[in-house]
Amino acid sequence: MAISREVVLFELQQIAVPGGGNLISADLVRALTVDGGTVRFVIEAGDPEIARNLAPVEAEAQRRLAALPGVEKVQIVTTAPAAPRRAAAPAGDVVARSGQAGAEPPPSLKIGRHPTPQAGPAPVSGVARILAIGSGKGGVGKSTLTSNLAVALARAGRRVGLLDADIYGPSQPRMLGLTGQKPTSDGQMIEPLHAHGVTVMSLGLMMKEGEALVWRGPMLMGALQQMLNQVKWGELDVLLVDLPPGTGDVQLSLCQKAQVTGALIVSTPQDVALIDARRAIDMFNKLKTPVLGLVENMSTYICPNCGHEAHLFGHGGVAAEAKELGLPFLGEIPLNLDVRLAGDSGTPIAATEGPVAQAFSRLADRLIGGGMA
Ligand SMILES: Nc1ncnc2c1ncn2[C@@H]1O[C@H](COP(=O)(O)OP(=O)(O)OP(=O)(O)O)[C@@H](O)[C@H]1O
Repeated sequence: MAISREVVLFELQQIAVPGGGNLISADLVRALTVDGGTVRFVIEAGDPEIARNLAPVEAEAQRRLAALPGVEKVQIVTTAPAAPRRAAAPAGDVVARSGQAGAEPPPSLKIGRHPTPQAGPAPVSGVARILAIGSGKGGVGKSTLTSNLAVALARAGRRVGLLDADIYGPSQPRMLGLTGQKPTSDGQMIEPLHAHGVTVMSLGLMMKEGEALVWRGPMLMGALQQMLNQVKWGELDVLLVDLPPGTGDVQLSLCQKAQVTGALIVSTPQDVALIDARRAIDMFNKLKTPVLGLVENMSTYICPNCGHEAHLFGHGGVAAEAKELGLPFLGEIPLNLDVRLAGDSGTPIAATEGPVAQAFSRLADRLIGGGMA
């Protein structure tokens, strides 16, 4: 028998917290979801020291909930802003074009807020599929792959959106030639940007510099929710979400708030990157988000001068790993200087002609053929 939310709340009310009261009366629990036998929530502390003091509370909640009949898994994250919480929530600027208010007050367009309560992962209006692009390790080319795949899918005739949720290093505006452009708003909804046939929104475009560093679980969750539901995505066949590297709050928030069709994992063939990729796969499994397949980036290197083929980071490691894990291997993208130069110039190489553009086009066809995009 599945556990009910009420039983979980009752149990959390039995857990005393330092300073008096219990987890619920002290208003420390955020984003509680009860999904079958899985209970997930965030304990939000006012600052890192309080968070440290809450460690025994988290452990007790874990123990008590795990002991309840019907509970199979308990996932608790304790978070705190890096600096003491400020009086006003951090907010990014949206350029309001008209800003007129109707009878209903407009939704807040300040990005970064506490999440709106939601029963479970929800679809995004008009969006047929959401694909999360993840990696265990930074710098393996996840953002490069996302922008190029988006362009390749658009060239193949799909209606594609790209949400840059890599808040710690948002690079999509640069890679897609949108640097300096600001999304606009009609006072109700945010108008996304467009580049190379792709509808684009970046959390980075909405934040003041350095803001991401003080955001933790609930604020990120709220911001991501806004990016999904307060942006005019229009009708899309697929929305690609460029995640930060690793296994953190953004991944957790996305999979809890949105009905994610599945995740693609990007890795280089190196052992060390693969170990991290395994962690990312494990996280998506825990979040019940299907891993649709693995992509090898920075695969073969062909010397532009002599044509010699070299394997700087090894070769075939990701295909072998996919086989071992029983996951599809979706394709490989060569290491090629032009990929970086194209990304730096704002025109992804997938928007051009040549062997690398063809590699992205093959990857796009594979996803479309498999019903993933
Ligand atoms: N196939 C490739 N060939 C050559 N350069 C590449 C390739 N893929 C990515 N790069 C370059 O590697 C660097 C890192 O790529 P990128 O920013 O896409 O990685 P990432 O995994 O998104 O990193 P992070 O998550 O840390 O931001 C960039 O300079 C990019 O241009």
